[in-house]
Parts: sequence; C-alpha cells; structure tokens
Amino acid sequence: MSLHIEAKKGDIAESVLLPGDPLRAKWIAENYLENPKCYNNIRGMLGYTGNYKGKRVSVQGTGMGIPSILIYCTELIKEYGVKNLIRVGSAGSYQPDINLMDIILAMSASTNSAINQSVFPNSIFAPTANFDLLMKTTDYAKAKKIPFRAGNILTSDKFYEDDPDSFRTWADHGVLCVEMETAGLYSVAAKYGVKALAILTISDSLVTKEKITAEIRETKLAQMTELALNSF
Ligand SMILES: O=P(O)(O)O[C@H]1O[C@H](CO)[C@@H](O)[C@H]1O
Ligand SMILES: O=c1cc[nH]c(=O)[nH]1
Repeated sequence: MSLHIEAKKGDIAESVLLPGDPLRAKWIAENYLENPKCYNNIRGMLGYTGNYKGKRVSVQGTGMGIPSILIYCTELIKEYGVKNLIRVGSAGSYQPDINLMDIILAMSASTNSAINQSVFPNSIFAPTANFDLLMKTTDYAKAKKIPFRAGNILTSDKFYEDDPDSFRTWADHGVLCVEMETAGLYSVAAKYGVKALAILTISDSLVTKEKITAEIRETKLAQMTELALNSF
C-alpha cells in the first residue's frame, strides 16, 4: 500500500492506462477488461486490474493537473513497479482542422508549468513520448484505419485563461491541443526510465468553441481506449 493507492504489491499490472477522470477508469475496466478487480478507492481515485486479449493491464484515475498525476505515477512506478504508463485524456483543439472526437498522439508536451525548472536551472527539458509505445500505437491505428494526428501539445497549469486568445501563439507554432498532465507524465517517466505515451481525444475546440458532453467524456471514448490497450 502506498499513500494514495491501497493496492497490495502485485495487484497492479506492468502496463497502466491513466485517465484523469476516475469514472472513465471504471468505464474502461467494466467495458474492456476481463475479470476487472478494483484495487483503489482512496479519494475515489478508482483503479482496476484485469485482462485484455490475454495481457494483464490496469487502469488508474489520476485526477486533474500535473501535481495530481505526479502523485499517482510516482507511486505506480516506485511502489508497484509499473513500466508502461499510457494516459487516455481529453484535450481542447488549438487548430481549425482538428475537430471534436479527433485522436491526438502527443509526441512531445510543451508546458507553462515550472516543474522542471528546479531540476534543470537556466535550461528547458523537453518532455517526450516513448518511441516504442508511439510506434506500436501508430502501427495499430494504421492497420485498423483509425485516423490520428501526432505532434506537439501544450500541458497547461490553467484550464481557464484570462485571455481567451492566448492560445494563438501556441497554435501558430503548430501545437495541436491543450490538456493538463502530459508534460508531468513524460518527465516522471524519463526520471525513472520507464515508458510513457499520451493518447488524447478532442473534447472541445478553442477555435470554434464547440464541446462534447461530460457523459461522452466519461463513457464514449472507445477509439482512444482501443489504441491505448494495443500500445504496449
Ligand atoms: O479528461 P482528462 O484526462 O481529465 O484530461 C483533461 O480534462 C481535464 C480538464 O477538464 C484535465 O485533466 C485535462 O487534462
Ligand atoms: O485541459 C483541457 C482539457 C480539455 N479541453 C481544454 O480546453 N483544456
């Protein structure tokens, strides 16, 4: 048992899917895993382990923002020996040709967070996806004809910006979308020498202001889940 996860050693698989929303974790476990067992309910941050096509896999809610995902990933890696961490998250589109429900693979995560500044004073660390997980996911997506975009994303410390147009500088530099955890995930994975990838579904657009419902975010993200389960 760790501070925020009440699982016993061995209860958690080497590969873990990481939705921000714990109810998305429950939905994935109930709809995709054989014999799912709930191993965590501390703070309602649900975690499950089961089987998918003969592979043992876990799914763990992380909460919102870098501080929260760092707590869960650090404990998963250090206390439970997790080796593959695959975020399955929602994101806001920064580009006019990226639409609701599109799938984004985060090759890298720019950030306005200061988490790495104390580690690399006067320098900027580039949080990057693991190449093996990324290649396996793109191979699977192409074989199954699941469309995706891959590129740089922004991990932001703020969901609500004072200036609604502040995203345009990122957009002008080709950044695809915004979310709130991936730069933390890629940084902690790099520190401990494990593999990480973020697979995202566009839930809203900062360009057109459209959005999907909370119910769809919790329970209808099938393509992203299928890609994540076939990424390792
Ligand atoms: O859908 P999840 O995985 O929570 O991801 C996105 O949604 C939350 C904001 O609504 C942030 O956590 C952001 O990263
Ligand atoms: O962090 C996020 C997640 C989804 N949509 C956004 O606009 N921001």
